[in-house]
Amino acid sequence: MNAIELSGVDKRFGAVEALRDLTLDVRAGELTALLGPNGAGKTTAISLMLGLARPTSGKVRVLGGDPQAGGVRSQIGSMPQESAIPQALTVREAVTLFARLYPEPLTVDAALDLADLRGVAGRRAGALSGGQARRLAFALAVVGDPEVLFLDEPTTGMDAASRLAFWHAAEGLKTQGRTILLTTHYLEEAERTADRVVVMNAGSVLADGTPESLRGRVATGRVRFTSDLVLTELRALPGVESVEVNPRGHADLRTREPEALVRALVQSGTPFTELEVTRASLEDAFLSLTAPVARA
Ligand SMILES: Nc1ncnc2c1ncn2[C@@H]1O[C@H](COP(=O)(O)OP(=O)(O)OP(=O)(O)O)[C@@H](O)[C@H]1O
Repeated sequence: MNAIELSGVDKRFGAVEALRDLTLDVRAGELTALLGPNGAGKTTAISLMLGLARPTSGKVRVLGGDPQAGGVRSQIGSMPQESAIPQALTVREAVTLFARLYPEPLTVDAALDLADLRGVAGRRAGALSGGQARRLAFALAVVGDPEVLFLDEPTTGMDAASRLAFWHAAEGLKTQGRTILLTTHYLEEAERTADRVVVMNAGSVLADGTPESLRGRVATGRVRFTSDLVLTELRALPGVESVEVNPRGHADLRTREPEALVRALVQSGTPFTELEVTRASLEDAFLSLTAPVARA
């Protein structure tokens, strides 16, 4: 079942075409990461899903309805990139205020705990550190106990411990069956947490799949070692896509089959040293997917 459906969506701002024929489904109960370079259209797409703006053309459905309808809005929580929290309110007052906007909210203490904010509940929003302010934005997003949660670059400004606590909380919400749509520029976070990754560029979807399947679309491994093998011998190893070799015999090979390559190397009996095998990351896949279009 899909929690969110965008079909054939265009969004123009004057001469700027922020979204072009964007078709995108977000499955219920999954954590989907929406990735893309700056200006790809991620925030614009989310603002349509939140009902904050209307598409120029095309259809946007959230939980089967119009995101601007009250019944749908009460089931949505959002952590925007920049939230306009009244600076004079304390953390507890802000969370209490947001809880009143929802029909069946969590208790204020439960939301403070999820965002690890108990220790600063009495502090004014204006006096929070950058990372604490992000955590307050998270508490405001979850206090309504929403079915669908939008997290726009949630961990920007958080320190390592806050990030860890944040992902623990987000995974807990997913385990409860919530749908989470996330944008991030930290690709290792998406790789670790997302069930599905959607890569956008220039207003449309460029690639869509599990982190594993996207990694599989680029040469999936790098094998480095030092030996007496010459270029033609290195190229003949299994699955080799590119070879760089320096005068001291240190070879750097990209291959789709790193295991088969290492096996063949060992079986050949050629002495080698300094063996190093690394897998392509989601970041490698992302850069390879977005680079040609970004340069166009
Ligand atoms: N209100 C607006 N008026 C004019 N242009 C806009 C407006 N909002 C967004 N745009 C343009 O639409 C395009 C998509 O912007 P958007 O903010 O959705 O990208 P993004 O993928 O979220 O980028 P980032 O990673 O930098 O947050 C950009 O070219 C941006 O300048």
